[in-house]
Amino acid sequence: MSGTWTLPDDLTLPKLPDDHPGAGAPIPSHWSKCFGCGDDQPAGMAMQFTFGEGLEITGMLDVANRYQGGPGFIHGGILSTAFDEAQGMACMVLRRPVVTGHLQIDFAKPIPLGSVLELRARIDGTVRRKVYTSAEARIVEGPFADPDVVVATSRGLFLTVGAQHFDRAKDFVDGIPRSPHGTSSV
Ligand SMILES: CCCCC/C=C\C/C=C\C/C=C\C/C=C\CCCC(=O)SCCNC(=O)CCNC(=O)[C@H](O)C(C)(C)COP(=O)(O)OP(=O)(O)OC[C@H]1O[C@@H](n2cnc3c(N)ncnc32)[C@H](O)[C@@H]1OP(=O)(O)O
Repeated sequence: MSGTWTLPDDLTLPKLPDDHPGAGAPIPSHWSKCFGCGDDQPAGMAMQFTFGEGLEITGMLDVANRYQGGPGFIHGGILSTAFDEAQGMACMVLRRPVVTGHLQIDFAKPIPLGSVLELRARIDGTVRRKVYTSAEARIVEGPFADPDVVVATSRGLFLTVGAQHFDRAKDFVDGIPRSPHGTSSV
């Protein structure tokens, strides 16, 4: 990582829940309409997640043609979304909703379309409502596949929130059909 990121001294590590299903168990989508992981989101990324050892989780992303930025390569915003989703999913063990407060990505290597990306993400520790997370991505299938090469890294601060955080937008989950830009219901 080349970015600046300092973990606080008073971090505590959360305890795994007693009923944690163990490494390899699938992690359900946190919301069916989520762009990152929802199965009721046709335009979404359909990322799949499994629990790992301890506080780590693994996410998989197929780099589809529609995720293109520069010719033949993934768009940086899509990769950022994948990290956001993976690091958010790593917070699942807290059993409380979280939202992203801050996310920073290092794009270390170009990632071609057709890659299968593996993202490993974890909680590094918590301070009050703040959840410090990190993740790395590797290409595990596709033209540039090499499981020993980290192609991008991410650090992120998530905040636990109450259900009321989402209540304000609950009427908009299917968009606003009369959006002046005609896009919000898609
Ligand atoms: C997508 C929704 C997920 C819904 C899930 C529901 C249940 C599922 C359960 C678990 C989740 C599982 C998976 C999630 C998967 C994917 C996640 C995608 C997540 C997203 O994609 S989500 C969209 C983008 N996200 C937002 O839309 C947030 C907009 N934003 C706000 O809503 C507020 O901004 C908020 C709530 C972040 C904070 O507001 P607030 O009023 O609650 O807290 P406050 O400001 O008092 O800060 C308290 C302490 O955090 C420090 N702090 C705050 N922000 C900081 C920053 N940026 N940098 C450094 N420190 C920061 C302060 O310095 C203070 O620190 P200290 O305690 O030391 O004083």
